[in-house]
Amino acid sequence: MNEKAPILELQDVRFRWPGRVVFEMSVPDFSVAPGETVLLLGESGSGKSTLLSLICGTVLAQAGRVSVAGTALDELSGGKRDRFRGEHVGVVFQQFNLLPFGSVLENIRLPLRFAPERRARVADEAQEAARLCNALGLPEAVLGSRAAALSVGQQQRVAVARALIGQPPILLADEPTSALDEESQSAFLDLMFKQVRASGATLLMVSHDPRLSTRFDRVVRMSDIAHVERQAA
Ligand SMILES: Nc1ncnc2c1ncn2[C@@H]1O[C@H](COP(=O)(O)OP(=O)(O)OP(=O)(O)O)[C@@H](O)[C@H]1O
Repeated sequence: MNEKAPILELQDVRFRWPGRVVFEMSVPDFSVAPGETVLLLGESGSGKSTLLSLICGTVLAQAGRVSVAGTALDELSGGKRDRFRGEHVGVVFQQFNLLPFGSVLENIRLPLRFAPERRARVADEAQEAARLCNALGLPEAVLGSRAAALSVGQQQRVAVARALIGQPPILLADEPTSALDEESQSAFLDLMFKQVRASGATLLMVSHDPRLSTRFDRVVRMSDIAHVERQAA
């Protein structure tokens, strides 16, 4: 960790999913420095995606503090939190969350619609979408295709291009290479890291695959930062 103030910080956080099987997670102290690349490892069900949801502000902790770029998320209203996320965080969801009937170009441009500062960093949206496609190994010709018409591996690349457009300072990625074979996984990570390093973004990536560790500044295991309890409700 360097000396700069953390860009992501969780302190004394407690979060509980309600349901048939209650899942409760506590995170006493976890932070990420600006520009750091961190791999978050953990077995299935250990709460990795839940932790990313807390950092996104799509769910709120019942106790403790989640700060992103110096802002405590619980101090923002729901609408402000959504706009704040749009400006500061690019997210690659595990299920991609693409608009299936939208074109690839529409999908990649989508976050800019709700984030004026991010939009201001892009001179020409179509040109930047094409550049990202190229950089991520997608043929430019797919820009006009419906997202649902693409292969799963291609959709994953579109999801990453959408997260990167407008250079958000934070990139959260939930298993972004799960749909790729080992060879394309490696090439794809090379490209993603190149983009992240070029923009100076902070990357927090979730995986269950320890073989990816060497690429990151720091590797964190869920069991090192979080205590999890599961019980029948
Ligand atoms: N939307 C939800 N509603 C209720 N409970 C949920 C929800 N999402 C996750 N959970 C609970 O949280 C637990 C942890 O899930 P989470 O997806 O965070 O783990 P994970 O480490 O990301 O797993 P995986 O590697 O399989 O994606 C689940 O077992 C489930 O009980």
